[in-house]
Amino acid sequence: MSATAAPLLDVRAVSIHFGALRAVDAVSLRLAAGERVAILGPNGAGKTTLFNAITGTIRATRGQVLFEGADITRAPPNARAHRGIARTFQITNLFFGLSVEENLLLALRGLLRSRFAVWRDGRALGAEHEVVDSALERCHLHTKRHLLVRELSYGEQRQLELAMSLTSSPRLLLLDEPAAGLSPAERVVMAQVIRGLQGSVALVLIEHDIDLALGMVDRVVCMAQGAVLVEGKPDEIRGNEKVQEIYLGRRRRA
Ligand SMILES: Nc1ncnc2c1ncn2[C@@H]1O[C@H](COP(=O)(O)OP(=O)(O)OP(=O)(O)O)[C@@H](O)[C@H]1O
Repeated sequence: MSATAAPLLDVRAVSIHFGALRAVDAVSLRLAAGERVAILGPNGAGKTTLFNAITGTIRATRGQVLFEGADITRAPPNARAHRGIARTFQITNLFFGLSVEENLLLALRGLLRSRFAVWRDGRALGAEHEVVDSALERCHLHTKRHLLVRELSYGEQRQLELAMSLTSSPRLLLLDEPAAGLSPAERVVMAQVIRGLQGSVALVLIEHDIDLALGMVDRVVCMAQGAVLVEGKPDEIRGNEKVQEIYLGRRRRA
C-alpha cells in the first residue's frame, strides 16, 4: 500500500462486546486493493465476530470501519454490498432445480434490479452474459453452465457459491471457511480458484486449515482472545513460535 493511498478497507480499533465478554478487543486491520488476508486463530478467538463487523451483520461497539475512505461503521449489510463488499452465498441459497447459469443470472438480476429497468435491452443482456461468463471461468465452472445445480458435486456447489458472489463485481470479498467440508481433491480446486482471483478482488478469509490458508493469501492476521496476536506474511507466520503454540500446537495435540 503506498503511504498516500487510502486503504480499501480500514478497520480502526474495533471492539465488539457481548455483555461483559470482549469478543473483539480494539482490532485494527487495513487492506489495500486486491490484497488477500487470512484471519486465523483458535475457536472463540473472535474471527467470525470481526468478519461480521466488516459485512455489517454485527455493529462495532467501539471503533470504526471505513471502506474506500467512507465510514460504514453503522451501514447495514445491503448498503455495504452496494459499495462493493460481498460475502459468499450459502449453498442453502442455491436453486437446485435450475442450471448453474440460471442461478448466476438470478444472483446478478437480484443485484441489478435497481440498476436496470425491468425490461432489458440487448446491451444489458450482453453485459449480463459477460459477467456470468467471467464468473464461470474464474470459478472453473465454464463446462458446467447448463447442468442443474443438483447434478454438481458438493465441491462444485461451493465453487458456484463463490461465482454468485462475484456477479456483483465486488472489490472486497469475504470468505468464511471456503474449504470446510470439502474432500482433499475438492480443496485443491478451491485453493486454485481462490488463488486465481489474485489482483481482481481483495479477500478476507477465515480458514481453519492453516496450510491451505497460508497458500492462498498475501498476509495473515492471527487472533487469540479477541485481539491480534501476530500479523505477517505466510512465511513469517509458519515460523512464528506464538502461532505454533496457540494454533499449530493445539492442532498437534488434537
Ligand atoms: N451473538 C453472540 N452473543 C454472545 N457471545 C457471542 C456471540 N457471538 C460470538 N460470541 C462469543 O464471542 C467469542 C468469539 O466468537 P467467534 O465466533 O467470533 O470466534 P471464532 O474465532 O470465529 O471461533 P470459531 O473458530 O469457533 O468459529 C466466543 O467466546 C463466542 O462464544
